[in-house]
Amino acid sequence: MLKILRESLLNAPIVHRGKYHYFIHPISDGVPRLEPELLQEVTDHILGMVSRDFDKIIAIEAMGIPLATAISMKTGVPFCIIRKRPYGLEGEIKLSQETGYSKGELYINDISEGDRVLIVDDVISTGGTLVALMSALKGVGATVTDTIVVIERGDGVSRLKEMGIDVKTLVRIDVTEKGVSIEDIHE
Ligand SMILES: O=P(O)(O)OC[C@H]1O[C@H](OP(=O)(O)OP(=O)(O)O)[C@H](O)[C@@H]1O
Ligand SMILES: Nc1nc2[nH]cnc2c(=O)[nH]1
Repeated sequence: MLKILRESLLNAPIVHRGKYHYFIHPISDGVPRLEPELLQEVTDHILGMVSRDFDKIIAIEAMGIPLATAISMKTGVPFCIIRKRPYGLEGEIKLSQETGYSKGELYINDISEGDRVLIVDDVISTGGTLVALMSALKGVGATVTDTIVVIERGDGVSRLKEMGIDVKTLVRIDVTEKGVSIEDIHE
């Protein structure tokens, strides 16, 4: 169904970051407010799409966090946040994140060999974030049971598919200066 997700995306405002048409949405920005019914709808749908054999949930700061929190509460599985600042803990892994409009560093803590992790995020655009994350997790020896992203735009999903990385998404959108259109939505 994803009725609320569909409606809210079609009404999402657009701002221009350079040439990049950036849509603003509660799931991807926490702006406008994120109504619990939307979070419920999206996380219930995610749980219907993934296998349950994960023992950690991984969220990328910032907007992966509400999704991971809701999934953690529903499943009782803990979640780790990949942060944008270092902690300097033993074993901390640093990786660089490049998206369609920003560059930065990401830091992984408390993921170790043998962990079975569910990766959840709000948006995939170029796929740059997930490409970096996947190689870092492989390096640690963690197993990714599913990678699920709510909103897909751009060629990131097909780029990762070519690399043998399967990313599941709930909705594929197109963004122009006129606004958001829905290309495909998971039923
Ligand atoms: O597919 P990509 O081109 O890598 O873009 C996707 C990334 O962009 C956003 O992160 P960002 O850090 O920009 O925003 P956030 O802190 O609001 O999550 C989003 O949360 C994804 O992590
Ligand atoms: N909210 C939001 N997050 C993004 N992450 C990558 N592209 C976008 C975008 O257009 N909007």
